[in-house]
Amino acid sequence: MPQTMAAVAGEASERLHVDDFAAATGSPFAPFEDEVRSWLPWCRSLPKIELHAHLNGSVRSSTLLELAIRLGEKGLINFPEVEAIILKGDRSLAECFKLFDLIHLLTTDHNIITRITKEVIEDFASENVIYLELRTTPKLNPLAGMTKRSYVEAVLAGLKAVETVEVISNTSEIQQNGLVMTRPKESIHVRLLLSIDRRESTEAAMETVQLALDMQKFGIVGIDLSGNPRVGEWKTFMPALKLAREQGLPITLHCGEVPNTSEVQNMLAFQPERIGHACCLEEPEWAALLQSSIPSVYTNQGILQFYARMILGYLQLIYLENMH
Ligand SMILES: CNc1ncnc2c1ncn2[C@@H]1O[C@H](COP(=O)(O)O)[C@@H](O)[C@H]1O
Repeated sequence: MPQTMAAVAGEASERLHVDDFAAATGSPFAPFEDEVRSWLPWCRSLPKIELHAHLNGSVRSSTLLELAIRLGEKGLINFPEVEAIILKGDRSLAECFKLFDLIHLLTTDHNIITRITKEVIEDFASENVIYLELRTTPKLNPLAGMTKRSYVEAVLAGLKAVETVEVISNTSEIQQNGLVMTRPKESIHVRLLLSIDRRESTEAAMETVQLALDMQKFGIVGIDLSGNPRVGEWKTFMPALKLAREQGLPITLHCGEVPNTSEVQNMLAFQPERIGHACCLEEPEWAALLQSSIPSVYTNQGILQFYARMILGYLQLIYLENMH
């Protein structure tokens, strides 16, 4: 029996989803390249909702290469080695986290954070994403005079710097009108979440939640727990997540990205507003998830995210049309 794309996607659960399937040559998706390529114009034209984008995980390769060339010229990195890592198409989960560390070396100052934010939003808008939840981990970099707060301010400056579309990011709009989805043409709704990295201590996680609370008025709408799923323990982040919950900040958790039954159980019991990934859940945890009201965003199994985005995009379109 021929392998279906869904089966291939399942087998590829330890691999990062690639936006451009053409780039997946050599991956399990390669046999379907022509089929997928033929769908792309249609997929691009659909209005879409992106609920799971990481800022530094969405940087243009061309920007990364440009930044790497600069560091290479200063003798701070070996450019050919870094270039090969950036351009590699199909990555294991471990390789993804090595890449993130590398990206973080390249995106260290305020201007670069502002630039990548602007570019990421413009890129999503160019693919007709009309609602984007963008998350990022506030970072300290004393060498660049960067505090967690100034990092977030640089991200907010990126929202203002967007040129190709109108960015709608005022949270009061949601509070006043419920789920407001009216939008001028050529615009994108952007909501920002602050991420706690699983490498962080309880104190650092608390600091991120406090920052999110302080910056709610500037458009921060929630807290995300992400980072290498093989690092860190649930109990480390609990105090910060509880604080966020007590203060009414919505929470999304990366959950079950690798097998870890006790953590998945703890996360589901916490009843976050959303979970992401959920690709390594045992039957009882699946049953618990399905019985709960927690919406899930599947991202490790790229194909599921692909379908989910399309379906949501359709619903969104119908909703928009009915509003007018
Ligand atoms: C592959 N699946 C994933 N699982 C878990 N965490 C992920 C992730 N993809 C990205 N991140 C998290 O997002 C950071 C990069 O964006 P920011 O620096 O925050 O903007 C990564 O360092 C990691 O902590």
